[in-house]
Amino acid sequence: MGHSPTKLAFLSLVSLLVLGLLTKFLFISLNILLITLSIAFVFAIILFSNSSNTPPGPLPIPIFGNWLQVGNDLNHRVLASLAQKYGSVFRLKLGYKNLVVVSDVELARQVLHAQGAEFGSRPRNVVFDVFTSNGQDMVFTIYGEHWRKMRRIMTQPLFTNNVVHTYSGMWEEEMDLVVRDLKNNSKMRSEGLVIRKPLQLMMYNIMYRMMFDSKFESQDDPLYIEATRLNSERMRLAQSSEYNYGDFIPFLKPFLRGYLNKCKELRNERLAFFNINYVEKRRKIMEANGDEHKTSCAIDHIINAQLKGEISEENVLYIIENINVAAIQTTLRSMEWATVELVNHPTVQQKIRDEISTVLKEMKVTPSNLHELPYLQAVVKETLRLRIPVPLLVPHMNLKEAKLGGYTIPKESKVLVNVWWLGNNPAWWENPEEFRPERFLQEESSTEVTVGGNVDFRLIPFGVGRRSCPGIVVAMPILGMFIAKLVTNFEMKPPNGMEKIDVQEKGGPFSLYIANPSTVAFEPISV
Ligand code: HEM
Repeated sequence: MGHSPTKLAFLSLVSLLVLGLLTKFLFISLNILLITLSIAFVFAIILFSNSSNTPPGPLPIPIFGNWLQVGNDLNHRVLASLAQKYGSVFRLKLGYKNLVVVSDVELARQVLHAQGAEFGSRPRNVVFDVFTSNGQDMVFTIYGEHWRKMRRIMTQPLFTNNVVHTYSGMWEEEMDLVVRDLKNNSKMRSEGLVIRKPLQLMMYNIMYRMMFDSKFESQDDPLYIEATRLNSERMRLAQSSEYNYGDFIPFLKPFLRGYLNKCKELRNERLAFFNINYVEKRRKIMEANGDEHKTSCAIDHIINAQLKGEISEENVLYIIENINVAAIQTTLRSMEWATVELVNHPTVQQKIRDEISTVLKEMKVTPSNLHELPYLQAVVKETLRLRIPVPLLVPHMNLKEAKLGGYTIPKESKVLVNVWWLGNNPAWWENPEEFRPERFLQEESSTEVTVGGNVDFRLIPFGVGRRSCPGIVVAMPILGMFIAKLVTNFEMKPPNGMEKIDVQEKGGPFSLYIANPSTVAFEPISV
């Protein structure tokens, strides 16, 4: 079928006209779209930027904030270098969330002490909501009545000098078992062993004996294997950056369903493990003894508080969960760092030995004579300064809008205090990268590690004030006794063929630990 030239010309003209109109329409629509997007973008930037006098920081983009710029690994060193660029208080937007980072002594004093109540809450996220059943615990609950009650109930059985007095003999027993095992194995003298393993069992036993009057027989004890598996899986799931997208960008949260279900299953399994193996057993013992029952471990006190109606059964389990998270790994990491620094500094080992033998003669180191050993204490402080186990503290949060350093801190901001930088900033410390305990007998002789009173905010490994670590009461003497025990029994060395132990660190959101588990050789000292 053919078309006449007139018809063809007419059709072409119509097509051209339609095409022209369509292009124009598309062009106008595209322009409108571009203009709308630009306006939205400018508005978003104005909205996200410093219109309300929030602390300085990189310019955020809509939806993602600064997340794509700064990435997931916001460890203490990354945050210290951002502080050098943006100042001692700066803000990052992570999706819709505000993160405020504090890196100077005066501002740390404001957050932790002067405005301790305003900044005394904890932020949670989608995963921590699951692991704490929305704040049924103490460590991650907001600042308020529930927190106060939980902290009061935990204090008497766990965080007093009386506790130290009651349990220091048991701590020593557990330390002696490690010494005995190290001495009995001649391989330790040359090949050495991965020190984390026996120390972890020792710390578990110290804490489980304090909590439940119960201990694990060995690293092969099935209950020990299960406890460590559940705790490390909890740590892995909670501290992973895998779930950031659903936490920072609310409309992506539905995609986290699988991850959150895994967390729920683990939480239930873990709480059931504590309940069946420990709490129920203690309840039975308490019931059997009736009025004659002598409270012999922390959980008895806590069950009593529950029986009086002060807290729920669920709260009891969360107290146990908190101690598992807060007490064991922190102290263990400090022990491991201390051991490694001592191996790499044999003269420090010798100085501790000399001090102990001069001051105490034949007597043993105990919590009550530690104050007579300033050099040993300096070693503990130097370990906690250079190798601070919780370099950003546990995150703080302001429930309401607050002021800090002249800036407005939006309500419910996550506030991190970079205590690693406070203890390692070359402007405030002489050669901070050196492990030199002597600094605490020389230029830093008045600096103590404390959580209240006359605090030097450059050295606050346990935080300060309301949310500071109540475990300092037990952690400090345990560390002192542990170091004394090792150096008085062994000369600690790198394994054969090595000059020094690798001190490369790995920093996560909650912890700073030694990247490659250290192998240490132990040469017994003949007395
Ligand atoms: C070297 C060992 C330890 C270090 C470095 C350490 C450090 C810390 C830090 C930095 C905080 C948060 C402070 C803040 O956010 O301002 C904290 C909180 C806490 N620590 Fe420790 N800790 C250690 C050992 C322990 C031990 C042995 C226990 C228990 C026996 C314990 C129980 C707690 C609890 C329950 C909290 C939460 C306090 C609250 O939120 O009110 N810690 N710890």
